[in-house]
Amino acid sequence: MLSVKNLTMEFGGLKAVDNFSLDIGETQVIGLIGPNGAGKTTVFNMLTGVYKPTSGSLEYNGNNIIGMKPYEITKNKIARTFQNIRLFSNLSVIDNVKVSYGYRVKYNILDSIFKSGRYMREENEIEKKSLELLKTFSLDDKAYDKAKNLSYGEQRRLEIARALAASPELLLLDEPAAGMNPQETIELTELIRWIRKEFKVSILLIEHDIKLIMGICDRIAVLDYGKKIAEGTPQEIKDNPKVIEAYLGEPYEGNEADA
Ligand SMILES: Nc1ncnc2c1ncn2[C@@H]1O[C@H](COP(=O)(O)OP(=O)(O)OP(=O)(O)O)[C@@H](O)[C@H]1O
Repeated sequence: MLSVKNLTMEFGGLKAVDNFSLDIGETQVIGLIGPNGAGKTTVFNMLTGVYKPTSGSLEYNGNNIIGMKPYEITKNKIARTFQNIRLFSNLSVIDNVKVSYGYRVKYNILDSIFKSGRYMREENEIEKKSLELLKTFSLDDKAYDKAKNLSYGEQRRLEIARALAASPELLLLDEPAAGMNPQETIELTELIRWIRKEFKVSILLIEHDIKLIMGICDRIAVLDYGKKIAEGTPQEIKDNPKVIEAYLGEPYEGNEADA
């Protein structure tokens, strides 16, 4: 589905990402981990058209996506969330989701100005679908509250719901557990498992919460100073001496099953 080859991003003299390669297949959950500043978010920014790579190739379902604008990438069914939540905080919860469905509407500007039958039908349909989606994220009772009035955990859930409204095949989650308490993190872990099953998406996940990553990923890629230093199953990663040295600090003793 996604094939990343020798991706490099230079800022001035700094190689933020250096010859990074990764393949993601259908409905896989892949973790991207590494110390602060290792280049993880820069990888996301290249995958989503925010940055144009200095070199390397990026193919999605066999098509080159380098040079595409972020909205074109979203139309190509890659959606993301951000490390720092980026909701429209003064819009209602449901409007945040409806904006994302907007990528797929068929009515044109005249339909919307004159509120044609087609416009009204599509609007009603989007409202219905948005409410259904919010229900699955237990946010339907807050649909008409302003997004900024949600709790932190709820805002993170809303960001994921909004990304899913764009109907992605590949979902990129940038530190979804950041700032969550342990209970919220457990619920998030379940939510990600459920999303994969229910929406049949592949997920690329940046996360510092090692327990979450180990418990949920099929494979994990480890970045250090922009270079991929390891890739493998959670078990392989936790036993890899390079990873232990660069990132984990000490061997991870947790049990995958209890994440
Ligand atoms: N737009 C930019 N201009 C210059 N340098 C940048 C830019 N974006 C990122 N960098 C640098 O690239 C390196 C990788 O940053 P990046 O944010 O991708 O790391 P990260 O692994 O996501 O870190 P964190 O875990 O802290 O979010 C850092 O040294 C960062 O300062």
